[in-house]
Amino acid sequence: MTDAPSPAPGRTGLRAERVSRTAGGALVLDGVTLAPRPGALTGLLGPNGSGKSTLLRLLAGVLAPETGVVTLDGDPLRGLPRRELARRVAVVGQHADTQVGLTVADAVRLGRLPHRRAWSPPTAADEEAVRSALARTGLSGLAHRTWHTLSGGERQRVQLARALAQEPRELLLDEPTNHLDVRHQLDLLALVSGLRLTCVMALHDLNLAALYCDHLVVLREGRVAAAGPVAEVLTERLVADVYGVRAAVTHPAPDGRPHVRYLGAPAGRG
Ligand SMILES: Nc1ncnc2c1ncn2[C@@H]1O[C@H](COP(=O)(O)OP(=O)(O)OP(=O)(O)O)[C@@H](O)[C@H]1O
Repeated sequence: MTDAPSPAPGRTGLRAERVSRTAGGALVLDGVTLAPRPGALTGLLGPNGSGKSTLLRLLAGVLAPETGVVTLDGDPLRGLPRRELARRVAVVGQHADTQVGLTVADAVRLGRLPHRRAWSPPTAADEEAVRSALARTGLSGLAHRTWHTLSGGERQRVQLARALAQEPRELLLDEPTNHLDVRHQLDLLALVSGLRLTCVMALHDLNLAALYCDHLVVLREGRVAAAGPVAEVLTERLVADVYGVRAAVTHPAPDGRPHVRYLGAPAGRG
């Protein structure tokens, strides 16, 4: 939650510049620019359907923008070899992938694939990355369990462990606290915010975003409604305008970060 270091020259990281994308014949992202600060945690907020997942998929190179460009250190993603992209950018999705027959340790080992040479066995460095990822996500005790025996929250943590084992510089997370109990939500967000990676995380909980993110980008109907430091973005006006919800935003001690109390009654739009 401290200020991130300045990027090394030429290492601008991942950026989306004026990207647009249609889905099902409708424009779902409309000229969005997102330049996450290297080493910091950027929270991506916005109502259901505002385009958060679509933007994350563009940043991950899973979808291509129809106009605009996504770049990694200045190079357009579409020109980068998949393997190079996979070494740099890890994704924790909203829905855990099906990894039915695998143990937890094997599922986390998948994160090492972009680093391994074809047909060669895992190196000591690979195994250390897996061990460390399991430990940091509190999964060491479940390493030999099979995927299909895990709870939803445990699966979500395996997803994060796989992403950490990948040792990326950029980490994209789509509602990673889904399925997690409150303790595990806090643990996950503390872990992610302490990684010092460039993280972009879609999140619905405004108070958790306020506690853990360095910057916020708020989408509304496929456009950026607000972007900047948390305290500047998360205001009563913003909550009313973007979500149509009346709220009181205070800045309690000890850290003065915004706290949103929903007042329930829908606000009039406009
Ligand atoms: N394949 C598709 N076909 C039609 N519409 C789509 C498709 N994919 C996404 N959309 C639409 O694009 C819009 C943006 O979707 P997206 O999943 O990016 O939103 P989101 O902000 O992540 O939403 P949520 O908070 O509900 O997860 C939504 O209206 C969605 O219905």
